[in-house]
Amino acid sequence: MSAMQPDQYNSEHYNNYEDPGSDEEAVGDGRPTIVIMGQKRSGKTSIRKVVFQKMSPNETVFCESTPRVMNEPITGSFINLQTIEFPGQLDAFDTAFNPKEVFSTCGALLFVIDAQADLPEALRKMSAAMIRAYNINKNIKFEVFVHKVDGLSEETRMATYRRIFQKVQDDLADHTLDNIYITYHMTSIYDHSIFEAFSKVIQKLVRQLPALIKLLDMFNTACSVEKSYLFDVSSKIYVATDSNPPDLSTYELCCDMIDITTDLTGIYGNYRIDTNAPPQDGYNLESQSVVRLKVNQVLFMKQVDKYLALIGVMKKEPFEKKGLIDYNFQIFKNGVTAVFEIGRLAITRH
Ligand SMILES: Nc1nc2c(ncn2[C@@H]2O[C@H](COP(=O)(O)OP(=O)(O)OP(=O)(O)O)[C@@H](O)[C@H]2O)c(=O)[nH]1
Repeated sequence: MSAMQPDQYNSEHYNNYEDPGSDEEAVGDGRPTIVIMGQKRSGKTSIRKVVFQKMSPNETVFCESTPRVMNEPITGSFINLQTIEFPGQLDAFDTAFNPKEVFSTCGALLFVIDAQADLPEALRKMSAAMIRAYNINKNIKFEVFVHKVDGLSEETRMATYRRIFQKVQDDLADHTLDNIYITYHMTSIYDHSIFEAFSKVIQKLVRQLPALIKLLDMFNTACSVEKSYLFDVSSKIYVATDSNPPDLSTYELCCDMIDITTDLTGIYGNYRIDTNAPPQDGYNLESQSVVRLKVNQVLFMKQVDKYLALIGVMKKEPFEKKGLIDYNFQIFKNGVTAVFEIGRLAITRH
């Protein structure tokens, strides 16, 4: 373990990075946009509600079919973007919806495919939509959620994925567009996969990602941390993780820790971290939680700002050097603040 140099995190190193809100992909009110498309009942509304509105997955069975285009900014969260959901029965390229404007300002096009339903019609529409969107804006990130995989065996999941991948590649090749890069995610609202997939979609829209990864790597090295994540606490989306290989079980542990902390805070604390209320007795911006695992590991969570928290996993022995960890964390926090220019928040709470 070692101490980091404060000037390692000088904002001058990172001033090439812009806030996502001032991204050139930003629209209207300045937020990057994710357009969500897919067949009727494929799960679009459920995904939005589970990830951004804390709806329990079981409650989504009562979601009514969406009758119109839903344009929703994400609030009470670090993530400053909006989602536009096109219900399955509507054609997003109908001139009435001004597709040129929608797709020229779209950061990511997210297509939800119900892996438990009939695929051919859904795939035909998806390829057609991707081609049309690409012709409007070549910078769109194309993301496919192969959704509702909870009901499928591992073998069926892989077979479904291969079928989807092959069909889309063939369709794109027919239009000599096989250079379009598409990312596929296996998702379900009944486990953490939906949060992980959404995290990866959002990370592609965060310009500061390389700087954040570097900050996390430096913090890990200085404190002997094995894996660390920068989480948007209210949505459980991780804005960045270090450059070590991703590990789903660690990510799930982190999500559980957020659930426990926010639940306890909601019940016993005066301060809810997803509101604009000033910090009070129960929970504040200096709050932290620590879980000592059965194995020789410690899981810790430290608040970076009103919305962001650092969660890390490390061995028990180096965790005893609290002074050094606190020192390095403060420098890390300053670095993140510099990257996002959120210093004002930190000042007002003193
Ligand atoms: N098994 C399973 N069911 C899901 C999942 N996600 C959504 N559902 C169910 O799928 C059904 C349809 O979900 P919606 O979110 O309403 O679908 P939608 O795509 O918004 O539908 P439209 O508004 O008609 O376009 C609901 O009963 C959900 O509970 C999932 O991951 N697994």
